[in-house]
Amino acid sequence: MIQLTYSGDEQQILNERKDALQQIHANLYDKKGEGSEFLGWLDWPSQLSESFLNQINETAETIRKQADVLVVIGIGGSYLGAKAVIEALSPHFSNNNDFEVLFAGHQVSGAYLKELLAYLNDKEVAVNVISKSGTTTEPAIAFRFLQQYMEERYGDEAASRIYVTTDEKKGALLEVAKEKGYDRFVVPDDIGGRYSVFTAVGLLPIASAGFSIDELIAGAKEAEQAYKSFDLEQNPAIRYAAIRHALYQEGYKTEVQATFEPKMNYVQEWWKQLFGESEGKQGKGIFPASVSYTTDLHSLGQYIQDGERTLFESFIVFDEVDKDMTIVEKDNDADQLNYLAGRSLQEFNEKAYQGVTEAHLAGDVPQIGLRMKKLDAHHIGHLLYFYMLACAYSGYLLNVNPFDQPGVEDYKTKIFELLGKPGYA
Ligand SMILES: O=P(O)(O)OC[C@H]1O[C@](O)(CO)[C@@H](O)[C@@H]1O
Repeated sequence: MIQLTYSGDEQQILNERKDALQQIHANLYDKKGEGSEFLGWLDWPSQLSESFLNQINETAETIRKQADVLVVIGIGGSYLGAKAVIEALSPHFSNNNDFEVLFAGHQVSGAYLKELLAYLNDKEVAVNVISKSGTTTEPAIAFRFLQQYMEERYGDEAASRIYVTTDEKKGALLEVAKEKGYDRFVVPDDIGGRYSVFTAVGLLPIASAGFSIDELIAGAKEAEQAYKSFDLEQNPAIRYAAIRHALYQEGYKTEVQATFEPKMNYVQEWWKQLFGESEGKQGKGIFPASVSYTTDLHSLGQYIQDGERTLFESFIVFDEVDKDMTIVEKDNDADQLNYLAGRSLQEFNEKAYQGVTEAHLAGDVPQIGLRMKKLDAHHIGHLLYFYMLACAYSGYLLNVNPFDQPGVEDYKTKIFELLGKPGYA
């Protein structure tokens, strides 16, 4: 369960929005309202069958047997969920012989691809190419290179090392997969990219990395059940959405999500896409930004404390850490740290959290806290579902459709025109 704290008058915020929130709640669970054709994620964790999870786990096992490296090709929602969970659960420093999940197709850097292909040369490789539409340019370009690499290296065997996750019925990637006979996984029609982490999009790479998708889904399911009811005081997903909305209306237009745990940095990136693509439309929306503390206290900290007053902060903190260190006493206190002797680094970060929130609040940066027990697969599953649900409430409070992304097409059209793609004058 997530414990939410807020520095302002939460009761008033909830009272003022009670009717609107109740309507959103009814629309969501009756699957009505704008964008309701993309609500498949809402009860997805509890609908997931054991046989589907087994299928993913078995494929992941095959991949781990046939390869040392899985290259996951995708962009936006087709890579951020997997990247977020894998980074959150992986050790900071891997052993040379650990199975690796690497990513491609999330930009178009020649240096990145060239160095990736060179890196793969002395390793056994499998590829999972992920695109819901099956037509996104960046991953399609990366796959063209990776496919050629795999075919040159493995010949006919390449087909058994390439896994495709895409729409069931349409898209260029589907046609390629059918033609080559690649193993296929489906992105459900009613689940958009940024809400897809609990589908094969996220689960196959996460299971291949060696993490328990059963625990991840158990956490998501727990959140699905816990945050279903319209009990305003007890529902942190609704409360978080309501507080953000109130702050936005007061002129706080940027949310800075903060964490003291560097393993959470890609959860922050995932969160930015989720909220940015869901809310940023029709001239509206909170800009989602992120900081990693205490690192960024020494860079962006000055601005947050003292710059333009349009920011609010939301922290993700954990009660427990699985690895910690205690600062030792030294006879010679030359570095003047003996006052910290006997204290753990987790204790330091707890005090840092308290100190930073007090200082920033005094600098007129409203503070939201989201506290969880610990960082593991179960709690990450819970947290990601929490954010997806909160995002739906938040988008509807702004009167936008939280499930489309019409604005993303504009840059694509411009690029296609410049590159002379057929059909683009
Ligand atoms: O899975 P696809 O269709 O390749 O899309 C990737 C990403 O691109 C976007 O459509 C934006 O262009 C995101 O919404 C999506 O997550």
